[in-house]
Amino acid sequence: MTLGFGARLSEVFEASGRLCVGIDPHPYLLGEWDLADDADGLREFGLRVVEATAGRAGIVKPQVAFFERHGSAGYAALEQVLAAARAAGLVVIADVKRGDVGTSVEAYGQSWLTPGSPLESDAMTISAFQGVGSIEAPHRLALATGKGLFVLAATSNPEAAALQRAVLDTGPSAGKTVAASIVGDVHDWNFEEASLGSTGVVIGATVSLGDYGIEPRSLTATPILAPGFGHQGARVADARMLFGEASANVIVSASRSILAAGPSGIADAITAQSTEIRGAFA
Ligand SMILES: O=C(O)c1cc(=O)[nH]c(=O)n1[C@@H]1O[C@H](COP(=O)(O)O)[C@@H](O)[C@H]1O
Repeated sequence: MTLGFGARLSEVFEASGRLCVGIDPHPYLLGEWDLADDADGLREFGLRVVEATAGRAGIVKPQVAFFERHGSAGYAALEQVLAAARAAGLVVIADVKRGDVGTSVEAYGQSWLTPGSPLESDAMTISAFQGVGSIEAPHRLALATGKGLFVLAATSNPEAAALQRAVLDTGPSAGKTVAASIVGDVHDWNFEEASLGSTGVVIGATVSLGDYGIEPRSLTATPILAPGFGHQGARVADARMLFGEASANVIVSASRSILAAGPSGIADAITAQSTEIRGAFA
């Protein structure tokens, strides 16, 4: 039987910790790394981050937008980075933030989650702002293939608050915020799995759960991808307080604050960040 994504994630937490190293090849970082802002530069950058992460952390999250800037050559580079990361045994979360309805979103799911597909990853970020029911097809595919989804719920960017804290006035989640209703629907999916669920949510470490009406106990079966640490201001030391009884499920995601260490310093930066996280979650 295929191991569910949540069960695999629990094993990775145990063996390698909860740090997720973001692979975000910003043009300015490529310059600092002495690499060109072209497909070859991105490939080299991604492969070096994978090499530095293997053995020091368990999860990477390539930001697909930077690869997409270079069209098909960028995608070819991304395919190599994804394959190298998976071959190194890392959990790969493709940060694609896709979302649509029906057969369109089903095709997005197939692109990133089908075993053997060129862009195969272990999980993808996805938007359910067209309704959580709209992502049912990728959800079914993920469960069947041992893959995962991370559904945007309370994102780290400040301009999202007005929309994601808005209160629903219709449907079974009436009275809840948009973010809390997504968290609740995902919880219902995960509750049916024996282990940690395979559908995660994205909750920025820059937000306060209470402001979004999200109860930590509604997250106890759900992996939480938490970006916002480092460059966006959230502190690892505060993470346990932020997520309360759901802390055990938190993936601490950081990109620029680690990548800024450059090619010669990144391995030490990953080790230092992992050590800080282990201390903060002990
Ligand atoms: O889904 C994400 O990873 C994500 C969600 C969110 O709410 N906020 C957020 O910053 N992200 C991503 O996380 C990464 C954050 O990068 P740093 O701020 O450099 O650590 C970027 O790739 C963002 O696109």
